[in-house]
Amino acid sequence: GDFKAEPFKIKAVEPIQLIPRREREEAIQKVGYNLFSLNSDQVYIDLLTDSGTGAMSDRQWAGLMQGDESYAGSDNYQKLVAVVQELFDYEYTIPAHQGRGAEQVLFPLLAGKGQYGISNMHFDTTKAHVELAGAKAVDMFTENAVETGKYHPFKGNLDVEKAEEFIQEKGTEKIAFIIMTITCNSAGGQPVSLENIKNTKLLADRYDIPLLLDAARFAENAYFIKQREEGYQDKTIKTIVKEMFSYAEAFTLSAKKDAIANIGGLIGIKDDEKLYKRARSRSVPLEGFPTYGGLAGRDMEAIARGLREVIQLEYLDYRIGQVKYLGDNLREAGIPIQYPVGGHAVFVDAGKMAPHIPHNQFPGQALGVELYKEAGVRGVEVGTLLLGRDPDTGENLQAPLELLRLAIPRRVYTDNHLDVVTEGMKRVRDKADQLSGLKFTYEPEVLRHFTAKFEPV
Ligand SMILES: Cc1ncc(COP(=O)(O)O)c(/C=N/[C@@H](Cc2ccccc2)C(=O)O)c1O
Repeated sequence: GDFKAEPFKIKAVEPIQLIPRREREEAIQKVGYNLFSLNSDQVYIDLLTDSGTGAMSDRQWAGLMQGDESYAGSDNYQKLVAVVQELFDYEYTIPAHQGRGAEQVLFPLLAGKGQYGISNMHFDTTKAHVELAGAKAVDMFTENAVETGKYHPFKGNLDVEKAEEFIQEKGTEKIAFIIMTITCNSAGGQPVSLENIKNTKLLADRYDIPLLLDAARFAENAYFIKQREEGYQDKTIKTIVKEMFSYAEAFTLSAKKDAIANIGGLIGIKDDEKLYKRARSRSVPLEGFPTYGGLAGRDMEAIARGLREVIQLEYLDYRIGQVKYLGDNLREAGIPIQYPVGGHAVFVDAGKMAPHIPHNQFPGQALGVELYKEAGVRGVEVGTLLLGRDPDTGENLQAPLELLRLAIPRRVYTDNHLDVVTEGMKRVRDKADQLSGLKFTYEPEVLRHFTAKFEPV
């Protein structure tokens, strides 16, 4: 339409507050400079994650009252199966408690010791589950992903040539699967084009390798295809989504993102009944039972309804328009970001903003701590800290980009809140060259960024 206002009006609100600067400085120091360790009431504007933090609609809330808590065969489960069939044209659905729940059930059925998982970019928890299955996660992003200041419509693409060389080098029996992360979180929530998905499918078929989707932000990916890919401008989001999923044979999906639910995950299997039965039986010890997957019936209802809401064009126009609003304002202020912005967050190029901080002193984390001190805004590092260590050598892996992610929860904040973020980032920029890096005082063994402790270098 010709107006830009939110496609909703607000019915319930939750008070937020900005605690005094002194208290913010004490709080972050007390928790060892790990933003995850702050209490929510110490945070003014929380951009830690878009995962599970969205606002549900009144229809989703109404659905909670129709939770069928039958242990087996819940009506909400049937609704979930029906939505997956309708939107993705996948026969089988197994719910899980969240994305990681889906990964822990599916991946060990496809990947094993000494094998490789290939992806455009595995996000942290997906990489962890490929490794827990005994395999090695290998990222095959394109050069466009690392040139943050340079425009490219599909920075999330997989480098098909690079992947083919790798497959030939290792031999196809060593490749467990190719998993396409849509959108590509670690590259900056960047989309993958349908052409790239098709070419990846051709590669997978040539070597008889399963192609999976990590579909956490599938609707945002579809939106960018509609906006930017030749021949898709006049297609509906629903049509684009169906085509995207048609090239894969299974997906894992965190419902905490593009199902706009507070918890939940899904395994979708297109038509491989044998794989479905194996995953279904594995879900019993790991996720409880195949018709509830670690969730209450009411949660499955919220997910079923959210999946329908997220593909509405008015919603996506607003949602991605808001991310672009923040990105444009930061760029105008001369703050380097991954450009163009992704679908769920603005990723500040911390490596560019604080070039004096080496990658292993975590510039993204240093900027994130400063932004919290300046404005009570909580972001998250997506760089060397998040990437972790090489499972074989134990060496710190250097990330291709050192980013500070400012993730925008769905339907939660207004542009006024984002203006505070821009102002806070300007103050951080003005003192960026005085910032020091951080070093561990405590480093956990796996997914270290969630619970690590630091001190300034
Ligand atoms: C592409 C993709 N695939 C799978 C999952 C796992 O899904 P789940 O197990 O979390 O449901 C995720 C989770 N992404 C969260 C994780 C996170 C990171 C930092 C702070 C808080 C949370 C995020 O990006 O924010 C994902 O992005």
